[in-house]
Amino acid sequence: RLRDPAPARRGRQTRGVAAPRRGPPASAPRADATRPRDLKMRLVGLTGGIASGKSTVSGLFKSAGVPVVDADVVARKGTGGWKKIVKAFGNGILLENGEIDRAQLGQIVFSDPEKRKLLNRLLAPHISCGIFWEILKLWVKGCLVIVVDIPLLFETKMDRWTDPVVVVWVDPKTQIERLMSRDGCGQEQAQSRIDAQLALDWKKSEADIVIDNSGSLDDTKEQFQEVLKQVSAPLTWKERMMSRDGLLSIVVCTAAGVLLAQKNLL
Ligand SMILES: CC(C)(COP(=O)(O)OP(=O)(O)OC[C@H]1O[C@@H](n2cnc3c(N)ncnc32)[C@H](O)[C@@H]1O)[C@@H](O)C(=O)NCCC(=O)NCCS
Ligand SMILES: Nc1ncnc2c1ncn2[C@@H]1O[C@H](COP(=O)(O)OP(=O)(O)OP(=O)(O)O)[C@@H](O)[C@H]1O
Repeated sequence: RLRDPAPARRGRQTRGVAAPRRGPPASAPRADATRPRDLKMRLVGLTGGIASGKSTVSGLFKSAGVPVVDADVVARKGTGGWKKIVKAFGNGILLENGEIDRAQLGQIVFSDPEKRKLLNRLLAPHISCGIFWEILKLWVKGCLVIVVDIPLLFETKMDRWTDPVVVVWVDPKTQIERLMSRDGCGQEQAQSRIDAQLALDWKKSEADIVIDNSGSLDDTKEQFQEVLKQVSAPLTWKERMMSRDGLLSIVVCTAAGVLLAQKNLL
């Protein structure tokens, strides 16, 4: 494990439901959670362990009309992250179409901790920068609730920028079974991939909201409806201020205040 489990920092969550930190949740999921006229901005961190079901849950957010920013934007063909990978791992890491051969790169970095550290080092600035730009684009559009899907949210310490943090948890047995079945790998290989991350139980203890994806998809969808209510709940003033329209209001009010003050002084 990269880090020993620490005492719960957040520790307020229950299964599928966030702790009520900002008053009661909205009475029903709001399909208009991403419409600009609501004047708000909330960055929801979505994370979990390998094969715990993040993509499944991020798909549910997308279906509900909530924009999702994916950490994978950094390794697309031609980006700075892509160039660094090619420089460090050679042209042999590319597919015919010029994209990174992720299966091959995965094989390399998950079997060699030093190579994984190298990849992390190379990509860290691109990940935060890439995500920042994606968020900025959505912010300019006036999006209110944005989900950032970052597998290594805690490892990269980006959890400090997101609130709430949603952890998709799965029990260890189901996790390894799903991983082996999805990636067609053996138990040892699957376990080494799991061990390359912080323990999922620790992430769970740090979460604001936990989705237990150990059961059926229907069970997960049911929990998701609760989560959608939570993340669409009315925003705090701080969140409102951070929205595009909130900041615009501050700028306009400040400018008006300065003009009035100047007028009074003259
Ligand atoms: C290692 C790569 C090639 C594997 O690609 P692949 O398509 O097979 O898997 P995918 O990207 O869906 O990742 C699967 C899972 O592996 C885990 N994982 C990915 N990168 C890492 C890493 N550097 N260290 C530990 N675990 C990782 C995550 O849980 C992720 O959800 C790919 O994940 C990659 O380029 N990773 C580097 C970028 C990165 O660190 N991404 C996550 C950042 S937040
Ligand atoms: N509730 C569920 N029941 C059965 N299978 C599931 C369930 N949730 C996810 N799966 C399957 O488990 C596998 C892992 O799920 P998913 O790809 O969503 O996880 P992930 O956390 O995004 O994985 P990774 O971190 O490796 O990208 C997939 O094959 C998916 O179809």
